[in-house]
Amino acid sequence: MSASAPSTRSGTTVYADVARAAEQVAGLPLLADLAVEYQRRKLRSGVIDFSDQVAGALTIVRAHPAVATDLRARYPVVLLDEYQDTSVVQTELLSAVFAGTSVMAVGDPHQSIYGWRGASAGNLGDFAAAFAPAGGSGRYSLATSWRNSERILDAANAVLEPLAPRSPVPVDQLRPRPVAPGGDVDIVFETDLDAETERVAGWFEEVRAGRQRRGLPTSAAILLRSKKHMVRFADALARRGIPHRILGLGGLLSTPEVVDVVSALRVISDPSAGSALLRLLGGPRWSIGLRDLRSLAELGRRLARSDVALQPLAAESATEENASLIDALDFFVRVGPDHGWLADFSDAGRERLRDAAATFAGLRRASSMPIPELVRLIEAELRLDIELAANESRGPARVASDQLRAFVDELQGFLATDESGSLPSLLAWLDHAERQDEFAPRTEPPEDDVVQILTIHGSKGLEWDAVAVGRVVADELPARPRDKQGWLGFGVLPYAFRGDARWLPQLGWEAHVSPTQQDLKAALTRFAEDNAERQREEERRLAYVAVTRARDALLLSGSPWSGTRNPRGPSPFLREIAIALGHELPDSEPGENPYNDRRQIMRWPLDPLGERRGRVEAAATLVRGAQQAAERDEAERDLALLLAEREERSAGARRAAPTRIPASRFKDYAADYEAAVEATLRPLPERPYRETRLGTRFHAWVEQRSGITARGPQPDAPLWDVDDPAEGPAAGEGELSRLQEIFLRSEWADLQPIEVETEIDFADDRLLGDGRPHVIICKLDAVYRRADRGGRIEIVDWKTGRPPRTPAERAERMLQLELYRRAYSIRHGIPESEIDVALFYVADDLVLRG
Ligand SMILES: Nc1ncnc2c1ncn2[C@@H]1O[C@H](COP(=O)(O)OP(=O)(O)OP(=O)(O)O)[C@@H](O)[C@H]1O
Repeated sequence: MSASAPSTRSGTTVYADVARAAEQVAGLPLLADLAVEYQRRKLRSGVIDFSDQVAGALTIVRAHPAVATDLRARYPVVLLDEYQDTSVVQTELLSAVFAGTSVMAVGDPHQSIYGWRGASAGNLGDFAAAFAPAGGSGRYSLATSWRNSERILDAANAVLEPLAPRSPVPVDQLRPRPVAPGGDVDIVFETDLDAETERVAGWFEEVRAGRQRRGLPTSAAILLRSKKHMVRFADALARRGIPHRILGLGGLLSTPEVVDVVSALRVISDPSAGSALLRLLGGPRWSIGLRDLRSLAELGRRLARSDVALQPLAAESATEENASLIDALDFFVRVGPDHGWLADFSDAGRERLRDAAATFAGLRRASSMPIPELVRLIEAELRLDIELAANESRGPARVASDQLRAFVDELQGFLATDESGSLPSLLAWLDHAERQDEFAPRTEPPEDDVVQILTIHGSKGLEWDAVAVGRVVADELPARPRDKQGWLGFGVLPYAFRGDARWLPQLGWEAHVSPTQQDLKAALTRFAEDNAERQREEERRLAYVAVTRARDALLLSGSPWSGTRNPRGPSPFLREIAIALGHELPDSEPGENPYNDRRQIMRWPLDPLGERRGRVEAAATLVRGAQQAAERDEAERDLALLLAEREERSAGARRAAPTRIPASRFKDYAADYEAAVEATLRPLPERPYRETRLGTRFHAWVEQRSGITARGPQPDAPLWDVDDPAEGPAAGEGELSRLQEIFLRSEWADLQPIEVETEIDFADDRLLGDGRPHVIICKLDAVYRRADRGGRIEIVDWKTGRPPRTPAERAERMLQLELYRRAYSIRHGIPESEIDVALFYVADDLVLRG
């Protein structure tokens, strides 16, 4: 294709639009050369990207018919799901292999939400031609919704209506299943984002309570068009103590504690990560003020102008470009506090910066640790664990630490697939994921009584009992069309070269279509409008996907003020649904921007306690009083142990068993001390995703059933500690319900525990005989007071793995329970002889008693 440049003859005025378009297209030859070079480089380095995989497979299948023959023999019947999301080249590959065999494609053109990256619902209309070229294909309609209650379907159909005439294949309106429940659809439009998130959290509280009264658990989700406000919704749930989880790295990476951890990782790994360092220095841990930060920057410049002996560098090699805040901070550990170059700092600032410098130096020494361990160390050093446990506005400790735990799970997922597992590769992946992750469908199953927070794109194919779709406001859902230029944007492949060209907007740029500049200008305007319309339709389909995720209860929420300069009115989708359901239309009159005033009273660095200061200080006074009253001996001993552990950690070396040992690991140290220490120093590759594990899900279910909240984790408990990492396969729904059935037949089914998932630690100097004091961490699954046994205490541990096979194994497992017995006895002053212990191997319906 060639586009001749507009005439530059004097006397001819080139329309601005036309000139701009020509300028963009003029870059294409250069970009084409770059693409060829990119291809060459990939070949030379022996790497391929995702599109190469599909294109390469197609090349192979076409060149070697035996490959297709083999695949057809192996898969005589094929089902292609989510067919509206396949790209043209994927369809070509699939039809090259399977055309003419038994193939069924299932898809819904109204759920096509990946058009912007080449997926094409148009494929649906061409299915028969691609897979049954000789004829003999049929079409079936799936118009009964077995998922949604009636009102929800009404809402879905209202959003869908304008799309129906333009569908590439005819689709019937969704019908409710026979005897479908009515269901609930609520619409709220609040004054601002804070009120909106509060209202959404309140709605979940009500829905959950209502269902609980009927004996039903509630799977739930908040779906958002973008990840921007996820944390605000999460915070509102936390304030009410509602368990929740942000799915996907994109959202997690904006959670404050995760940002802190990632900033620390950057500071450790990259000497130029000055802005990450600034965040941490200006944050609650060190609260360095502006003046001292300025002095730090000046110190960095001074160091850049000096050699290692702090003598001025020759003028030509002295460059301030390399000035680094991190080098400046390191200077604090190199020199004494009285060094002349530190004279500009305030006394308090100098002290805190020395502390920060020592902390980061320690972390850097520890940077060769496995990354999850390093994260744990950072969490302790920044005192995030304590903050999360103590900050009442984040909800109970357990809920508050959820996001950090979910983040560590994501890291484990990456580390399981990355060969090097190095810090720089992890950070590069995080940068990439932050941009990409928003759109990938999530694989986590819905969890009972947890509100998952995710993007609408991520919700594809999933369903929950209760769903709130947040931010249903103009310019958010639907998002404003991002790109009206189409292939006239810089670096975009002209549509004519794309496989899906015939379903994309056409630009009549050729001379025979648009002979005059006037014609071309009109064509450009039409093209821009077509591109915008295409995106608006996709937003509508996105809204449809969101609404149809709800089984029973649906809430649509919005508010005009969320920090933008101009208010945003209710989304057209919100209005259409309100009209269809006979709801009152939300009041679209925005009040005053409530965030205007708040902007003026910000001071930096922020008071980390903010509005909570009074309450926290009062609580601190109470704690201090209680500490003084407590037995001095004990307090001091615990403190000494913790300090000893901290010292060891910062020395970066651990030759002996750690001070704190989980009861479940105690047997390893008792059996082979050296080997267990060695294993701590060189941990094996990590276990797979935590949340999908059967054991975790079963424990959560039992806990939820008991109706009492767990007392863990303690502030300093490791976030991802599991009782028995080698235990349990990945969770399938079937396996989980089998375990639940067995539990419901067990002697504990009808008993009410007095404690669940509780952590008790006790200290002992002689347990391991290594001459060192140890704290044993005991995580008790459940404690009962057995009325049927004369009121004796019984501690039970639920096991989802296999039971012990040999007497030695049995003794090992019982040792853990002996430690629990001891812990409980010390904590509650009940003699050990009055406490029973039991292991329940649920899958085998086997009870072992100690
Ligand atoms: N014939 C049926 N009888 C009862 N329940 C059914 C039936 N078919 C499907 N369901 C239930 O209806 C719900 C939706 O089914 P499914 O997820 O297969 O739909 P889908 O068409 O893939 O949905 P979507 O594409 O919107 O994600 C599920 O809970 C499923 O168990």
